[in-house]
Amino acid sequence: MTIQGEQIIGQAISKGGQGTVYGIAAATGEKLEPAFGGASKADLGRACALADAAFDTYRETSLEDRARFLETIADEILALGDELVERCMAESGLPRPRIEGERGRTMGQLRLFAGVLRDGGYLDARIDPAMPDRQPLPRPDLRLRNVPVGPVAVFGASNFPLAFSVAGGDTASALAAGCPVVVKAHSAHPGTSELVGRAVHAAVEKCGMPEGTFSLLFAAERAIGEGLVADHRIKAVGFTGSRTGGTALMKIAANRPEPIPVYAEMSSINPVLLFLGALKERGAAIGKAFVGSLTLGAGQFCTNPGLIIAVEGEGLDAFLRGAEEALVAAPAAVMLTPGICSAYAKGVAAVEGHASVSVVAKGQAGETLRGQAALFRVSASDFVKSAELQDEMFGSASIVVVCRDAAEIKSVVSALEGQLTAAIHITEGDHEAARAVLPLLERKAGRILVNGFGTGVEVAHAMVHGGPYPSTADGRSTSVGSKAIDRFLRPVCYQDLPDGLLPDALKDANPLGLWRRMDGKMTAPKA
Ligand SMILES: NC(=O)C1=CN([C@@H]2O[C@H](COP(=O)(O)OP(=O)(O)OC[C@H]3O[C@@H](n4cnc5c(N)ncnc54)[C@H](O)[C@@H]3O)[C@@H](O)[C@H]2O)C=CC1
Ligand SMILES: O=C(O)CCC(=O)C(=O)O
Repeated sequence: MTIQGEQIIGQAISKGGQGTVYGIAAATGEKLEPAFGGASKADLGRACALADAAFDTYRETSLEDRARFLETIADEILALGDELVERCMAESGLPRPRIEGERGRTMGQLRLFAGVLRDGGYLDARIDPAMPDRQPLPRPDLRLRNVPVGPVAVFGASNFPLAFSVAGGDTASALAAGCPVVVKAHSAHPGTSELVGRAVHAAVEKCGMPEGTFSLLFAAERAIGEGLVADHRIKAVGFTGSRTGGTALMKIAANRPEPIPVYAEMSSINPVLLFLGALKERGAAIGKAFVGSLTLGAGQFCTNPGLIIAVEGEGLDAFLRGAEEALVAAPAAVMLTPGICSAYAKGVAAVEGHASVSVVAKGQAGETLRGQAALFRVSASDFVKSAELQDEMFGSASIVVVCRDAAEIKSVVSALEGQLTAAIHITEGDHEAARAVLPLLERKAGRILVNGFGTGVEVAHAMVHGGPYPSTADGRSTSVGSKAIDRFLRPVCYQDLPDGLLPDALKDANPLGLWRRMDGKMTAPKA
């Protein structure tokens, strides 16, 4: 398959005529051919109209047909072969094993949602049978199932060109829910986006899904992304990116005549608390492992450990020595885009220039377009006075907050904004101290982990990749794992509908063979 620079609007694949977008080789800054045509407002309107027109047909496709559709997308992505891997490496600067791994994860996510559909539990079918003789009033027959919200807009992420982009977790969960998807490609990887978009398009055709189930737009101007969120036919938004971008889209969505939810994953610095027993037992080893997580993917993970919190003493000194030793050997790493690289350098310079901050160590300096790792330290009392030190430095940089005692640890955690993850490093002897901060961590983060770091999110049923603002726009949700489908569903209650008018999920005969909550009790389908 050759990259043509073309957008996909329903069945039509053609070049947009509103400006151009070029892919950029992350390592060199060179333009990559071809030019991608930007969408016009008319293109945007057509994609949204087709998505709206497709909605009622697409959402009524059977669970099995939608599951096969998702699996076909995964097969079509794999069939793109090395062309996808090479283009993605060039555009992102990420190495082959990472891109191949991310491709596997993307296919795995699509297959996970195929399983979710076959299971049917996401429909949350509930039946409270009528009680005509109840006193003082009879109860009507009440039945509930989840239905999809409508067409969904997805903004591809720069830092996960496959797993959080065109056919990434947002798209997979929305399509699984029964929502048509309009993707706004990230200009950091247009070639990758087109290839994956063509794979989804091929799957739409092979599986006989309605035109408008999927569209992919490139945008040479902000107005297209803004217009997508503002379009009345769009009913929810999935986004991964900056806090500025995410909150701008949240405002647009909230100011619509019909406001809609924006599921934006934005900034997080992922605090790591080091307890005394763990520091004493293995301070240097934790320091080394921390640098491994910090520098993974040039630090361009929203789960990157950007804040270490610990009580001063020999254990913390050992941690700092271990981290310093590993960090000074860390090579400068190619970053995703020139813009992200310069934003990182600016963020690091601001922290380095902060009056209360000192440098612990820096990684190796590199050529242009490469990020240099860095570790800073600050006292707890200065940290809580300096909200700006909580700004995400999107790259391999972190700050150690040095506390005098456990009470200061609590005051630092209390001062934190919402986070995707919080990690604690402990031994058995630290359990009591850890128990004392766990309720506070639950208030701050969507995932709490022990003796590890948050990078490398498992795609699973019990995963939460979300958290209170500003880590996400809505801390009641996750963008990774099977629960991500909930973002694109809403419950409908059917009162006193005759069996013939009920959806299959709620018919007396249970033709879908679902587990259902009958009068409050989970009930197995009859064999
Ligand atoms: N925490 C995280 O997960 C991530 C954070 N970032 C942060 O964001 C910075 C920029 O990276 P990007 O990926 O380009 O994020 P971004 O937020 O600038 O852009 C993400 C997407 O949203 C669109 N967008 C942004 N603002 C918009 C607006 N006002 N109206 C319409 N569309 C808009 C962009 O065109 C792009 O498609 C990074 O330097 C980093 O600081 C980036 C990626 C992930
Ligand atoms: O660590 C991961 O696997 C996911 C991280 C993520 O969602 C992000 O960096 O945007």
